Amino acid sequence: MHFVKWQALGNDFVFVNGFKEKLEEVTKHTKEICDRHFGIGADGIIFVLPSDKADLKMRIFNSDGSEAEMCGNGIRAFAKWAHELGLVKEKRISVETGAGILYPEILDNGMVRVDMGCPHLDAKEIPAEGFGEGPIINQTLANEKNGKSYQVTCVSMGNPHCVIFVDDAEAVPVTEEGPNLETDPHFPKKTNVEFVEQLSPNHLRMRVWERGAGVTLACGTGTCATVAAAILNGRVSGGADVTLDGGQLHIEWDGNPKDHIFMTGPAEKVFEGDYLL
Ligand SMILES: N[C@H](CCC[C@H](N)C(=O)O)C(=O)O
Repeated sequence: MHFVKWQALGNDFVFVNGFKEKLEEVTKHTKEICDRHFGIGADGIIFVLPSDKADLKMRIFNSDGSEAEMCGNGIRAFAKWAHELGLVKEKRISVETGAGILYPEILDNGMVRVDMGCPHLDAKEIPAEGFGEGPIINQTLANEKNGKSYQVTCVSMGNPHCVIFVDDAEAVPVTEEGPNLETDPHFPKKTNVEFVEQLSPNHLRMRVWERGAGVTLACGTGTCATVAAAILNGRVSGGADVTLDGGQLHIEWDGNPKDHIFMTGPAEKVFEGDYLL
């Protein structure tokens, strides 16, 4: 299988051209392909595929083999690779994803600005149970596994996010708290988990435990969910810069759930090769 390795703020993916490789053949081996010792090593696999609704279709599989609805870091690399392959000519393209049709645009400075669509806030859309109807903003979640309670704000960007504001992000034991919350029964489809410290009025620090991938250096959808949660909690207005382990993303949102969130950040190709299936 020919592949190209891309990374976006250290969130790294094996990209596969779905016009040339059989998706089912590849996804059977997702875990071993993503293994950082026995395989190529990545947070997941992303396929470029034909679409009858948009220029192209993106499908993303986490390193544990589970398929996710969307990947914010991945769609930035997706746009650059699709352009490089000559599959698209325009700098702004439409991509069919599990979060709907989204629009990444390659900027002159090599960054990519993505129209990420609207955040989804209703409990049913996360999906999240046990919080009642409507949005989940700064509500208490009692985690049965560790007996701890958290103040959570939940946002879906097509995929579920549980955002928790903390006084000191560096002090959070993410590898302990993350998996407990990822698999908490309040989230029937599990959830990504973001721990967020506010550094200044429009600057946040976020660390993430990703559903199906564990600790990653950055999460694009999680960063959008983080800023949406900060705005919904009156901590931020208009958008913010977010510092992740792997670098910085810029997010814009006016706080109206009917309006789209925009994310701007980098994506770089690392190497390409052939993997023996
Ligand atoms: N682990 C995520 C998918 C990858 C999202 C993340 N890498 C991003 O950049 O948005 C999930 O299962 O919802």
